[in-house]
Amino acid sequence: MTIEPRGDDARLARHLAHAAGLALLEERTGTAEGKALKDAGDARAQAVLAALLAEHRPGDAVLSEEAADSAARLSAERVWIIDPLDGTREFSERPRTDWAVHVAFWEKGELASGAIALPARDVVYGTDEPPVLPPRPEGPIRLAVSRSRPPAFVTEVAQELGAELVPMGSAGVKCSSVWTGEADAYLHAGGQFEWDSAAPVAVARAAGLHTSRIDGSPLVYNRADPQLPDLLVCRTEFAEKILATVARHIPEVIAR
Ligand SMILES: Nc1ncnc2c1ncn2[C@@H]1O[C@H](COP(=O)(O)O)[C@@H](OP(=O)(O)O)[C@H]1O
Ligand SMILES: [Mg+2]
Repeated sequence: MTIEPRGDDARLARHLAHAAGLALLEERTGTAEGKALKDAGDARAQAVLAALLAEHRPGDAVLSEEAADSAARLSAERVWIIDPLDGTREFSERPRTDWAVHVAFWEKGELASGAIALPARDVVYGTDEPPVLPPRPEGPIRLAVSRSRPPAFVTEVAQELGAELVPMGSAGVKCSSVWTGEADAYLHAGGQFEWDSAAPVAVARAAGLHTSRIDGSPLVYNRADPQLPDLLVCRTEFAEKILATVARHIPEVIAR
């Protein structure tokens, strides 16, 4: 793929996510296990993304899970927000496929574009070609939730909604499950960072999904403190109902 040095940031996001994903697939064919494999994956994907950003967008700032933060991004107009390997735990559990590479591009206050690769599923989703939502089958709401640490409040909200929980790893994979139609919503609280949701939220918005904090307020990126502890991504027809149910639990979420 030829990438112009300036211009199409959305295409570049796709290219970067794809390239880091290929490197991760190769890394996973080695003999490393457990923490060694997680660390090798984090480092390898970070190196690929950092090198490509330095080559194609040398003037842009970067916020990455795997690199030191710099205050320079707070006054920058162009910032890449990247999670080189989201779902690190699942990446280390061969042959699981629920792990992702997140590449978001933020410009002048807003997420402008982004892409997420699911390398073990051989797919890249991006704002350049937004996913098309499939029709929804009849049945209860299906809530995507962390498989390893589902927040207690999500389980309680699911009971009130009469919803089914669909456990899986990676924030990006959970968001993608909403636009592929495997789930209707991804609800999370209790801790996360901007890189966990920036690229998936950019793609979710492009696909026409609802995206917000769990109190309904906007998700804001490139803040001084990169913690962004909760979010709701869902089909728009469920947003009001889910937010109203969540609202009854927000005092206990804040207390935890
Ligand atoms: N309570 C919490 N605090 C900080 N990060 C959290 C978190 N819960 C989930 N995350 C992060 O969100 C991503 C998805 O988690 P999960 O698969 O459990 O839903 C993971 O990113 P990484 O794999 O990049 O570390 C994980 O670290
Ligand atoms: Mg992450």
